[in-house]
Amino acid sequence: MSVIVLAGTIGAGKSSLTALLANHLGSQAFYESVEENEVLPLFYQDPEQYAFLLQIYFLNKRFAKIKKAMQEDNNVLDRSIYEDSLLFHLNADLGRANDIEVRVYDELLNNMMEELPHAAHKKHPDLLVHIKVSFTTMLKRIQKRGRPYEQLDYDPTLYEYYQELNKRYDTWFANYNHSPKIQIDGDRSNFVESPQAAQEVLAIIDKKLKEIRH
Ligand SMILES: Nc1ncnc2c1ncn2[C@@H]1O[C@H](COP(=O)(O)OP(=O)(O)OP(=O)(O)O)[C@@H](O)[C@H]1O
Ligand SMILES: Nc1nc(=O)c2ncn([C@H]3C[C@H](O)[C@@H](CO)O3)c2[nH]1
Repeated sequence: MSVIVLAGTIGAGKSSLTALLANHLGSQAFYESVEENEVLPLFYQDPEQYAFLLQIYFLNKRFAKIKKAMQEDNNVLDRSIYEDSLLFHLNADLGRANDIEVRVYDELLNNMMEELPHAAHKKHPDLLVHIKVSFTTMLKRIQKRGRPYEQLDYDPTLYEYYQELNKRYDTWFANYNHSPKIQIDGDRSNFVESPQAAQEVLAIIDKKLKEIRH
């Protein structure tokens, strides 16, 4: 019985692999709050105004899902809480959050993380699966999925935002040490359209889970 968390940049394939993996393991999938997220479109319209509010929104939703997923102890989570901080600090570095907002957010996140062992059975997931994609693939997938406010023709400055985010993910994954981790090549493996690729990815994850349990 394990809690597995999917990580990766925007459009990397986290939701797709979450569904596949939860189905394979017979466990429950916990998706990121996107469709019902009333702040997300506002953020893309006016990031300076809404970066902080969006972050609080995600933190609140994510924490509620983690508590539930970790209590049940056999679940798959679409995106980790550790990536929220990466996204927020990128926005702060772009001048979309001031120093006070950064301090309040960092302290709130730390405070909430300290509560996890009480609120749930464990503090960290059993395995983090990072889907690594190149910047070119990231752009293609964002276009393929087609959320209007994420498109480059909606806001051309998103090009630099996505490029920097994709770059920061490499360092983030290299430094991640809260649990065992594994990387999937999302450029080469089309686990969405190819059943064979899906089986291969699932076999890699199964093997890693076996390793962890022994
Ligand atoms: N390995 C893949 N091969 C081909 N297409 C893929 C692959 N992974 C995802 N896709 C497609 O790319 C798009 C984005 O995938 P998905 O929604 O799973 O990404 P995500 O990481 O959950 O994104 P976000 O963080 O923005 O919610 C979808 O249209 C999906 O079908
Ligand atoms: N700014 C910001 N901070 C977050 O913690 C965060 N988490 C997700 N997202 C955005 C990325 C996709 O558009 C969409 C779906 O992942 O939501 C975030 N944006």
